[in-house]
Amino acid sequence: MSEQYVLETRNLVKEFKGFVAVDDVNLKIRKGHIHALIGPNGAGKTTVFNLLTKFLIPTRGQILFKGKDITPLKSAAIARRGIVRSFQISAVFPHMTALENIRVALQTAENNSYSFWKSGASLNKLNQRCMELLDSVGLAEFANTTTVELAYGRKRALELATTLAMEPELLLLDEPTQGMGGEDVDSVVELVRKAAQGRTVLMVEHNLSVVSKLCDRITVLAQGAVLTEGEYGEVSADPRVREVYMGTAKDKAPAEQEATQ
Ligand SMILES: Nc1ncnc2c1ncn2[C@@H]1O[C@H](COP(=O)(O)OP(=O)(O)OP(=O)(O)O)[C@@H](O)[C@H]1O
Repeated sequence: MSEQYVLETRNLVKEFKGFVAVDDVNLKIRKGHIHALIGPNGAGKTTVFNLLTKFLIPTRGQILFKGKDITPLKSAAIARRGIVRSFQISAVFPHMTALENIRVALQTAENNSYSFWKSGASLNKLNQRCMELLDSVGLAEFANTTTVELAYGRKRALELATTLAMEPELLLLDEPTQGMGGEDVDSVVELVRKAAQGRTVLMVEHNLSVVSKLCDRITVLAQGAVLTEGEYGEVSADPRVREVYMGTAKDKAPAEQEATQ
């Protein structure tokens, strides 16, 4: 096992009543990389994410984090080890302010009750860290805004900040630009780039322009199995990749997406 891989899966399989949703998947995610998992609808991307975070139990195979077998661990233990997932699953409370949401996330990360922060000095420290996290996602001026009043893109930035409060070593991003248009997509690209500093990111993303801008390495899934892996240029030029993307509305083939951007 090489130290250069933060995460590896070995012959990972997930079957649902005999239907093979994830078929012998071997992933190798290099430390410090932004790695994309792409593929047409139903390829198995979400199922792989659910296996990695143990929302689902693998039928067979192994998951290794920094060389250690984490296959038997439960979700909470995996998060404590440093694998944290954001987006798609809303991690924010709509009727709290942005700052309060971050505070809850920090307290959860500390696995502690309010008592930990009870003294004046530690409360100040907590508030300072909240503001740093808000600032890191461009939300400092919205600290006292109720979350429900934030625009969609800002809610997602807040979600990312609550995830960063957990200090992930491996950040799993589930379709970070889903449901967004032009400007919001550009700001998410910048946010992810910033959030990726000093850590490793694995992301499922349908927008291939985003993938081309952000990702060091791409794994293409089709029908549950790895079709190919490589840098964006190699993968997007692969006729097999173009073929699996054909005929799906949501996932235009890489060349088509480029042409429309
Ligand atoms: N709980 C389940 N029970 C039965 N089949 C499932 C279950 N979850 C997923 N599947 C099937 O597994 C396959 C892979 O689904 P998955 O959601 O992982 O694909 P995906 O690549 O994330 O697709 P999308 O891009 O549309 O989100 C699909 O055929 C899906 O119907």
